[in-house]
Amino acid sequence: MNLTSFSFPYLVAPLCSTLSTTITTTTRCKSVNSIAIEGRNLNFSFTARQTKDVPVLRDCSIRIPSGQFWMLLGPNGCGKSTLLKILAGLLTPTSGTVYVKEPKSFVFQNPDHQVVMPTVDSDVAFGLGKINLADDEVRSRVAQALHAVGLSDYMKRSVQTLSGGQKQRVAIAGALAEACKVLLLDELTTFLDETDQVGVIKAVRNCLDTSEEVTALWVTHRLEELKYADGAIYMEDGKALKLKWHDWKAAT
Ligand SMILES: Nc1ncnc2c1ncn2[C@@H]1O[C@H](COP(=O)(O)OP(=O)(O)OP(=O)(O)O)[C@@H](O)[C@H]1O
Repeated sequence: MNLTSFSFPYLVAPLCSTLSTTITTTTRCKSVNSIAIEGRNLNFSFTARQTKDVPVLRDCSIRIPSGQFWMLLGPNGCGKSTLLKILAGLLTPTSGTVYVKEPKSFVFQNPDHQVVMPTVDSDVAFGLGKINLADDEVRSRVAQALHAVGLSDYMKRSVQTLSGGQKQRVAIAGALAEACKVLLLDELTTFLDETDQVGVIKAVRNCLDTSEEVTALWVTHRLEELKYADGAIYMEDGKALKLKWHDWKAAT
């Protein structure tokens, strides 16, 4: 199976209908009016000096509607992180085309790699330094972004005192403050305890529920996280597969 000709409601609809009993948000399954992320026929190999090239993506195609929260799942080593890095522009595909709405932001797995400034508000404001904004506008953006990720009360906290999940949420707030349209999130819950895992994924869900503008793609191994998503892509051996919801259990 390949996704080059798939229509996205095919994947969205089964998830929304099947999971409707566990969905608590009110704005799920927003109308689909544009595409935020698209990769077409992507191929990618890591080149190794002494050994043969390692092919990772093989004619991989995905398409994600604007304003939705999608998950990318699949076995270890199938190419999820590589695909995410290509979408982020951190790696260049050997062939194929990529479209991702701008601005976009990549959030890394390790929470300690996310934060660079001493306090929460200064870290969220950090990326705004490159834009010429009035102080009031900076304060307002930082406050709104921290509100979206549920950290309004942490504005003056030292980042050293935050949990891993709180650091991830600060990183997401930084992206939101920069009016980021696409969040590319690479296994954010891997190093987190259960409370932090739920805190981060709910923060992302809340960001999308409160803004029509933001689209998120979340790489994960955790099937239980699917209940927060509007749609999902399953990868295997460098390809994105087209699955109906009832095929998921067999595949994952
Ligand atoms: N820098 C690299 N050099 C060579 N091979 C690499 C490199 N990075 C990743 N790979 C290989 O590419 C393949 C895909 O890796 P990738 O990290 O994209 O998979 P993944 O699906 O995200 O895996 P996981 O779920 O374990 O994080 C793996 O076989 C991996 O060993």
